[in-house]
Amino acid sequence: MVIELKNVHWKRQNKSILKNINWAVEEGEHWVLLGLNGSGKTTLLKMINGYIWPTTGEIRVLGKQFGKYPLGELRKIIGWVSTAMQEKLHGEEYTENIVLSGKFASPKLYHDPEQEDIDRALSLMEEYGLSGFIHRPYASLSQGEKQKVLIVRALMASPKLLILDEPCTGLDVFAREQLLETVEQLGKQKDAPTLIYVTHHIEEILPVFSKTLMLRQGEVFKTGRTEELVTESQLSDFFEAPLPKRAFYLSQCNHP
Ligand SMILES: Nc1ncnc2c1ncn2[C@@H]1O[C@H](COP(=O)(O)OP(=O)(O)OP(=O)(O)O)[C@@H](O)[C@H]1O
Repeated sequence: MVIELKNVHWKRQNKSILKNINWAVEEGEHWVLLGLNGSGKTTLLKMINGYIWPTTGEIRVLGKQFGKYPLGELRKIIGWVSTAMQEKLHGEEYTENIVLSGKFASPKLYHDPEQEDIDRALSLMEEYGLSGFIHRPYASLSQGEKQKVLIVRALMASPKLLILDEPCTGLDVFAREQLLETVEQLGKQKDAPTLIYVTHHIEEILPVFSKTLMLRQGEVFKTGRTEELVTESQLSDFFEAPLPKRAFYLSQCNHP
């Protein structure tokens, strides 16, 4: 089991932010975490990464029960890619150094890397079409290119679980398609980490995400197979509004 949450609640200021969350992610699955703004997605991710603890309930990630295993060790095998991370990195660093820094979970390279790490970074950059950015300062890349670098950077640590937290935010339609292609390429690989793709855009749900968790107002609305949940009627129930035809059409392009 990669993620196991049992009856998880999280309360702040007398308000229940997460309510009775039950979620099981098995090895070999890739999931979408779908929810509107304020539904509790970030709170759930923070919990999975051990930055906050359930008020009640149990949580195990990668087989480790929280409270019985050093969180620092656990975080080393969990990748978390978000646009917020871009601000923490040193933009003047060369792109290949940003990728290399992923091995050490640091915002820049603080010491000389081993040759095998350099080789791995360059080979990952080549595999994901980033070789053209070698010796380019990270800050000079476009938003979409930066996001792609962040995904490859996360792979440097060989994570077992990789969270892609709204990675297409701020991307134009072409950059978004390119980034989604990268995600699809990664998800299809045999030794890929378990992917959790967080979004509120249904048209970003790629075929590689066979499972979906729908989170609404801090509660699990439904979990299950994506093809059964990403339907017009389920989505309208979930959003409590008829789905705009265009959004549904686009989502069906991925799940014909
Ligand atoms: N520390 C806190 N104290 C009080 N309320 C909080 C706290 N953290 C989050 N919340 C509230 O919990 C709700 C869920 O927030 P969260 O950031 O998890 O939502 P989200 O689904 O990630 O939203 P978005 O898509 O907009 O990022 C929000 O109403 C938020 O204001």
